[in-house]
Amino acid sequence: MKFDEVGVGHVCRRQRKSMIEGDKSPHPWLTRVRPLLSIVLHNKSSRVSVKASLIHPHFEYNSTSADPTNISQPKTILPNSSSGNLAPAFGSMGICGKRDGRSIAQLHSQIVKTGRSGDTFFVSKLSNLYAKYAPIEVARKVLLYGGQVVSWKNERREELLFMGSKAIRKPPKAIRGGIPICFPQFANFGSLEHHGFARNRLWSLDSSPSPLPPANQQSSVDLILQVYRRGSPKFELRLRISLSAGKLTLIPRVRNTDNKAFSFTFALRNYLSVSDISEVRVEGLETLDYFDNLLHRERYTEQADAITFDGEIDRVYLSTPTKIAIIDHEKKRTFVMRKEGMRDAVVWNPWDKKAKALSDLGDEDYKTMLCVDSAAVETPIGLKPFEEVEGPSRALCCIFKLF
Ligand SMILES: O=P(O)(O)OC[C@H]1O[C@H](O)[C@H](O)[C@@H](O)[C@@H]1O
Repeated sequence: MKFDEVGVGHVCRRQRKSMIEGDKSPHPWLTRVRPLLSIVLHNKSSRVSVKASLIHPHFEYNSTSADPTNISQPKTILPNSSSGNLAPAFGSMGICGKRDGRSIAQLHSQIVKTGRSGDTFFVSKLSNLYAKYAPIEVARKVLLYGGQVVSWKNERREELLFMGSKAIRKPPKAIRGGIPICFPQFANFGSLEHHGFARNRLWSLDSSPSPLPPANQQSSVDLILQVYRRGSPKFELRLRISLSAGKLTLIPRVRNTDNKAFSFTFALRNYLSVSDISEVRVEGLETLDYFDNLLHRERYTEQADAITFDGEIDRVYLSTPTKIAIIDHEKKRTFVMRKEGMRDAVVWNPWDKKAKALSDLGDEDYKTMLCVDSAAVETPIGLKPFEEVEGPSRALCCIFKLF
C-alpha cells in the first residue's frame, strides 16, 4: 500500500479515482480533502504516538495509535455527526507503508532523537519543500529548500521577517525573503557563484543533530546540507533553527569532510520586516570600518552616530560588536541581533532603482525591508581536514530578540 501525497489516506485517492471513473456525478468536494499526519512525542524514552487527521468541511477523521510501528490497519472513516446529509462514509484510511523511503519505524527513531516531549510533528503537504517531520511550530516556517527560515512571528502573530511580494518559491532560484544562507561564499568574495550555493540546494532533516542542548521554550529543527561533489569542497553544513514568539536562534555548524583544508565566507542574510525604511535606525555599527560594495569595496569609516536610510546601501561592517540593534520607530519595535563567531555584519537595502531591476522584488518592497546580516566576510573561516566549527568556544550563533 502506498501513502497518499501527504502521508495518509491511501483510500482517499483510490476512492477519488473510482468516483471519477465510475460515477457520473463525481463528488467535487472529495478533491478538497486535506489529510494530514501529525506525530506527537509523549516521552523521549518511550514510543511516540501517531495521530492521523482528515479534515474536510463536512467530516473529520482522527485516529491515534500509541505504537507507530504497528499501525498498518486501515480504519474506517465515518462521517462526522454534524455533517448533515452530504458526507457518506467512503472507505478507509491507514498509516502504513513508506514515505520518502522511510518506514514509520525509521520516522519514529528520527523523532525520538530530535524531539522534545510534547512536540507535535507535522508531515507537510509540500513535504519536499518544507521541513517535514519537524515540530509543528517550525515545520511550516522553515524550508528544506535552502535551509531557509521564511516566517517568524511575535506574540500578536505579526510577521517579523520580510518576504518579497514577487518572491518565487520555485527552484533553482533562492527565495527573496526570510533568512537565506550565503555559503560557502558571501557575494563575490571568492571564485564560487554569487552568495554560494547552500541557499539553492535541498537540505535534509539532520539525523545526528548538534549535541548542544535544545533552546529553552523554543521549538527546534535541525537541518543538514551535505556536499560531496567532485571538484568542489566537501563539507557538512548543519543548522539548528529554534523559534518562539519574539525569539529566533540560528546555530550553524560546519564540518570539513575532506582531507584538504577548507575555508569559507558566510552570511545569514536576515531580511527583517520594517514599517518604513526611512524611520529605521541601526545602532552598534558607529565608528566602525566597512567595505562599501557600491564603491568597489573600498574601505571607509562610519561617521554617523547610528545608521539611517535614505538611499541604496550595501556595506560589510568589519569586526562588529556582538550586539546590534535595529530600531523601528513607527512600529515601536527593536530587533536585537546577538551573534558569535561571525565578526562582520552586512547592511543591505536595494532602494528604488535596484528594486525595480530585481524581478523577484516588488517596486515598493524596499520600503518595508532591511537586511542586517551576521557574517564572516573579511577573514574567511578556515577548517583543517575533517575539522569542525562547533560550540561552545568556536560556535557560530545568531540570536534575534524582539523588544
Ligand atoms: O540578489 P541576491 O543574489 O540575493 O543579492 C543581493 C545583494 O546582496 C549583497 O549585499 C551584494 O553585495 C549585492 O551585490 C547583491 O545585490
